[in-house]
Amino acid sequence: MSLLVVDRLSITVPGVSLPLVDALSFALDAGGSLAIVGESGSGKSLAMQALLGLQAPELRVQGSARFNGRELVGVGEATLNAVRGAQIGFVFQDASLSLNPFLPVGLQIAESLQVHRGASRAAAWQEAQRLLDAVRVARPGQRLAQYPHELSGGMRQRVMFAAALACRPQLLIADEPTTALDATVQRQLVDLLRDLRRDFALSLLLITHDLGLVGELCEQTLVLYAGRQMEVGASASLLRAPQHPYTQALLRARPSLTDDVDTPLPAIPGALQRAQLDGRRCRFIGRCTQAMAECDGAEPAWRVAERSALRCHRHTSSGKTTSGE
Ligand SMILES: Nc1ncnc2c1ncn2[C@@H]1O[C@H](COP(=O)(O)OP(=O)(O)OP(=O)(O)O)[C@@H](O)[C@H]1O
Repeated sequence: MSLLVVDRLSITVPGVSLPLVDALSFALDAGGSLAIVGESGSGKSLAMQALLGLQAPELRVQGSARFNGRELVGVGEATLNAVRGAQIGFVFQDASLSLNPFLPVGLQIAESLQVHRGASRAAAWQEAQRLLDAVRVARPGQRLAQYPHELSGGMRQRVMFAAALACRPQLLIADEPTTALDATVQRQLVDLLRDLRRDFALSLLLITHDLGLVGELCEQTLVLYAGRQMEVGASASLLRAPQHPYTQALLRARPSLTDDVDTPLPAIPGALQRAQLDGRRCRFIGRCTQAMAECDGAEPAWRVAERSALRCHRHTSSGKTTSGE
């Protein structure tokens, strides 16, 4: 059964015709996991913020996102507050921006238990200690009273996980949860996240530009380019045999573990031209090594093909058009 159904979610700046996120659609089953990948600026974070009603106030959000059948788009703060933090937990890239520097971390974990579950201060404090233990923070009893600046970056991120999971949410949204950390700590957090999914029976929506994480943590992957979904499929298949030229380019641009530290990070050649987002051609046309004449005539329709669903003229004959875009 679908836990989250996102249908034509679009985010625009009033007065600007090109949406920042353009008709994003996907479904996530209870217990399932989906990674949203794409280059910087593709709209990954904006889309997740909009699901939680946390987008900047000047942005306009349209479409639908139903969580357990309950609409999240265009609803009031009371509805969002009942879901956010309680049924959907979230962790962002930089814990130092999310944690309050003036409050001990124990209070920050306990807070949502008091607000959402009506737990007493003492019970919430005890549960906070159990949660810190669950996210493998050593000496959790002592850590509770510490302030964020007294903890390492990796430890702060674990505190964020503990706070996000306090109310036993069904869904965790994690936006680049390991990006700001060094490789060893990243590895530990990826292992932790995998174990937390199992132990807390979590569905996971992971935003990342790190394709290495995708295969490890998510069964499904959605590829976003300039606000538009280009390909969706099983992660294993997408990583092994990507169909869309953009997914292929993303995979080629993956840094290798054997690269020397001085090797410049690989990138997809070319840059997005805003003029190519007019809906009359494929958005990836200016950077695609496989572009054909048709690609300049119309934006490809969303098609369900053999290995994945995608938006590419090269695959127009191999699948069937769907309205699921
Ligand atoms: N309030 C805003 N007003 C106008 N444009 C915005 C606003 N917020 C974000 N954008 C633009 O929307 C686009 C998508 O931003 P978003 O942060 O979702 O990208 P992203 O894919 O998460 O990239 P990154 O990995 O760098 O965070 C960017 O071009 C960004 O500049």
